[in-house]
Amino acid sequence: MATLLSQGHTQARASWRDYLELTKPKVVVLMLITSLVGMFLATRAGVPWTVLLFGNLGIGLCAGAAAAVNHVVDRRIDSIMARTLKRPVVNGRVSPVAALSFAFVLAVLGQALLLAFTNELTAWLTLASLVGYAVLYTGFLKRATPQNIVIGGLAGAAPPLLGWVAVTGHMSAEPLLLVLIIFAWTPPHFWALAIHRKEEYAKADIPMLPVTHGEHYTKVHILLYTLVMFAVSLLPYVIHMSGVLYLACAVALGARFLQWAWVLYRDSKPHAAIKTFKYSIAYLFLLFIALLVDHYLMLNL
Ligand code: HEM
Ligand SMILES: CC(C)=CCC/C(C)=C/CC/C(C)=C/COP(=O)(O)OP(=O)(O)O
Repeated sequence: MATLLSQGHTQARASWRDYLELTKPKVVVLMLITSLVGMFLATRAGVPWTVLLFGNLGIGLCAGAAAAVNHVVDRRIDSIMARTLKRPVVNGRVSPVAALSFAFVLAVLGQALLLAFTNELTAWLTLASLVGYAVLYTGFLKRATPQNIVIGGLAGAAPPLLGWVAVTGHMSAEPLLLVLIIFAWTPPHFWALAIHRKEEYAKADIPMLPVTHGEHYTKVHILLYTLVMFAVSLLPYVIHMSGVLYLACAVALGARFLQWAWVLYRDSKPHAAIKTFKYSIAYLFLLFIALLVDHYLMLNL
């Protein structure tokens, strides 16, 4: 039934909420916070308001476009998993053609804004992230290998670099460090959820790590990636990009993440997997806020 509906049998008229859902708005908002911080950290002077507004809008529209393509390409898988069963393309409220047209409009608008208000490098890097997530991860990696999210994670980790380059016009070590933090954060973020939803991924025949290698193996890797993430998160202080306030926050937030990864590994609390996943989101948000606050404190010292 779900497949029938997704092939164009519209169940009810789509509302703007269905189109908003296609863009994975909560994920994109957190990405925009990281790109915003990338922008602010790129300069000691103020960020031009045009770059702040239209740069982030451009990045957000392109990320939303990639998410909408994901909804179309994954509609069969999404119809099998309880978590994604009610998505607008699965339940037929938005047809695949309408969703793809929507994605196309968002991507063109986003690229136009980036070209008009930032620079060519930002537009190219954002396009590469869009293709990386919508085509490489969604079209191939997700179904091909349990390392899917490690490789595909690069696209989602890009926003701080996009923000930085939007301001400066060139790449440098500092934003790549921010990308590296998110890159190392992605496996614990996602595999914790994948443990919680293991049966659903198995039912949909998606080779996520807990399905192919078991829960224990996944928990060991969550712990290892969290350790790497913890170490990488200290580097902004080590290279004098951030100060003591950031260091204190990175240590405290990272220690808590390690604690969750340990609890998950030892299975010592109920619902540890979903709680670790939820904490991962709070962690990334707070870490980037710490980077920002620290940046302005250092400037005013
Ligand atoms: C390849 C990389 C990534 C994968 C595979 C992934 C996977 C997921 C999945 C499957 C969910 C859905 C959870 C649910 O609906 O219950 C989710 C939620 C979320 N992800 Fe990620 N994620 C990735 C990267 C990122 C990045 C880079 C960010 C932000 C910088 C992010 C932020 C979020 C947020 C905020 C949520 C919660 C959304 C909500 O509550 O609706 N994710 N992630
Ligand atoms: C231009 C730019 C910055 C692009 C980034 C695009 C983007 C929105 C990446 C999101 C990462 C994410 C939520 C992956 C989960 O996909 P999934 O298919 O495994 O999860 P699902 O089952 O919830 O659909």
